[in-house]
Amino acid sequence: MKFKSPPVNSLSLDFLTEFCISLEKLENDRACRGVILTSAVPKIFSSGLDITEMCGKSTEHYAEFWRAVQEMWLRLYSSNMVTVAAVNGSSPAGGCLIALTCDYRIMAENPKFSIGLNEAQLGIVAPFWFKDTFVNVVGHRVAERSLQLGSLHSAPEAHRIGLVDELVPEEKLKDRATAVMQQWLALPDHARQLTKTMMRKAVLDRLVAHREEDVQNFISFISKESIQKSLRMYMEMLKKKKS
Ligand SMILES: CCCC/C=C\CC(=O)SCCNC(=O)CCNC(=O)[C@H](O)C(C)(C)COP(=O)(O)OP(=O)(O)OC[C@H]1O[C@@H](n2cnc3c(N)ncnc32)[C@H](O)[C@@H]1OP(=O)(O)O
Repeated sequence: MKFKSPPVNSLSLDFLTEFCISLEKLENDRACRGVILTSAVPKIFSSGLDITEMCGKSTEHYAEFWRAVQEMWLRLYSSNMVTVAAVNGSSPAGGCLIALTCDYRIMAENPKFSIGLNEAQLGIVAPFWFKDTFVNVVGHRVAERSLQLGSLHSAPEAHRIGLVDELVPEEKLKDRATAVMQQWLALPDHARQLTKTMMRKAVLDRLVAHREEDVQNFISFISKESIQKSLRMYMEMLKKKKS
């Protein structure tokens, strides 16, 4: 599956809705046992949640948007398919979450590409299920330091801390992702799927049990004037950086 929403594959409500529909179709297709996620936009895997969806909108919009973010994560994290992220560009915040949610991550070894949960840099806080997913990949200590600092890690650093499983030259990313997929698909589906469920169930159950509370937390947090101001300033900073 190739993300193609220029300029930066930001995760808008439309993007998330289409992503979930595509995943559901693949999940229901018995002939499909695995999916490789990558980007058709040069140098960017995904720039994370679309900040404009979280700025100056109604409470109803925030609720709908956040449910779509939850739905994307629940579907991908619990997928019966083998999921491989072929990270061919930068991948901050929500983009990093997508990669973390897959079974295996391969990143192009370009030191200019960065990945991480940088929410703290925007003055916002990654919710518990982002944190849980991160901890499950890199361990508690690395996740705590990286989350508190809102670190964006260069590709080599992301590999060193275990955020990505391997680095390959960009031109070899597709072939390597295909080889990894073949390796994972060589196992009997039922054994792999049950093992995946066993490893991920507690974290998935936690969001399912607190889903509505999590939506309300998001709305009350994002609606604060101080948070809205931080997000507006961040967007301005992105625009200024260009000129
Ligand atoms: C309680 C809340 C919990 C929330 C949990 C998760 C939060 C998130 O995911 S928030 C999103 C965090 N994302 C980022 O911090 C990344 C921001 N973007 C960048 O750093 C750069 O844009 C990037 C490195 C991805 C690409 O750099 P460039 O190739 O140089 O592109 P530009 O910076 O010029 O961007 C082009 C264009 O896109 C707009 N943009 C970028 N990112 C986003 C985004 N996440 N949402 C909305 N819009 C985004 C950027 O402003 C530019 O717009 P124009 O100036 O109008 O062209």
